[in-house]
Amino acid sequence: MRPLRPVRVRSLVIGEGRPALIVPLTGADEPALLHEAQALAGSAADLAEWRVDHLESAAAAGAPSRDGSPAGGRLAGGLGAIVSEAVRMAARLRTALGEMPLLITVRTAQEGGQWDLADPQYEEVLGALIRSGAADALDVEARRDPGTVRALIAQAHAAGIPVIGSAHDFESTPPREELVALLRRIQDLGADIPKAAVMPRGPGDVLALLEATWEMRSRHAEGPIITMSMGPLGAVTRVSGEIFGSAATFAAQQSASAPGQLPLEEMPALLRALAP
Ligand SMILES: O=C1C[C@@](O)(C(=O)O)C[C@@H](O)[C@@H]1O
Repeated sequence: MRPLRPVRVRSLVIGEGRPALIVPLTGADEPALLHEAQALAGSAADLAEWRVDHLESAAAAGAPSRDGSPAGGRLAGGLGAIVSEAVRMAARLRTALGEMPLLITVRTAQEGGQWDLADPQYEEVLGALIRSGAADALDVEARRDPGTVRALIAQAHAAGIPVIGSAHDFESTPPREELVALLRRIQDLGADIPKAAVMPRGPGDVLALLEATWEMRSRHAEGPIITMSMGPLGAVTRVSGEIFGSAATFAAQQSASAPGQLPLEEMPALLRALAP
């Protein structure tokens, strides 16, 4: 296989050997999040992903929800409170996780998450999280305005934080060539790890995702990539990364953050059994 430039996240190296096991933390408040973080100690997880948009204390402070008012509508005076709540919680999690690396993700409604943030608000929240020093890696939604995406990647890199550039389609799976073009575009924007999560409508869509993954991995990728086909039909793509070229996989500990994630405790045996 073509050698790629691996990505180091704290002491974890992504892009070599077994796909990294990423576990989302989706607690709605501090006790729930700290409980989830503590449960990761001694588990098979390699990386914790904090889904900031599940934080209800920040939502109560004014983050517009996906079924609430449009971005900006209820934010007057609220964004500062969201930011300080998110930064405070990030520091608590960083400490609770010990040596386990922390990926920070603010997933917005356009990409299947809980908050509805326009580009300037998104940039402000992520900028504060970068400056907090708590993130070992950062997720940036790659389909936002390219200026916003590039600015956030530059800020993260200046702080020594690698970026996962992500794109989601919860309705369907684009054709193989579109998926490859999407992953290449995310790479060209400067993300260290391009990521695509798409929904299959049949087995052919799962094959399209796997073919796109292998084409990207074998012909275009400069570093690791992450792909998955969601839902029960796509679960096979969450355990076959070492064969087709996806360098990490998301697994559920207490609750799944996307359809089709398999239980964390089953993943090591599955990955071992399928290792080429
Ligand atoms: O982008 C992703 C991938 C994901 O959507 C999945 O399908 O496993 C889960 C999310 O938590 C994460 O941010």
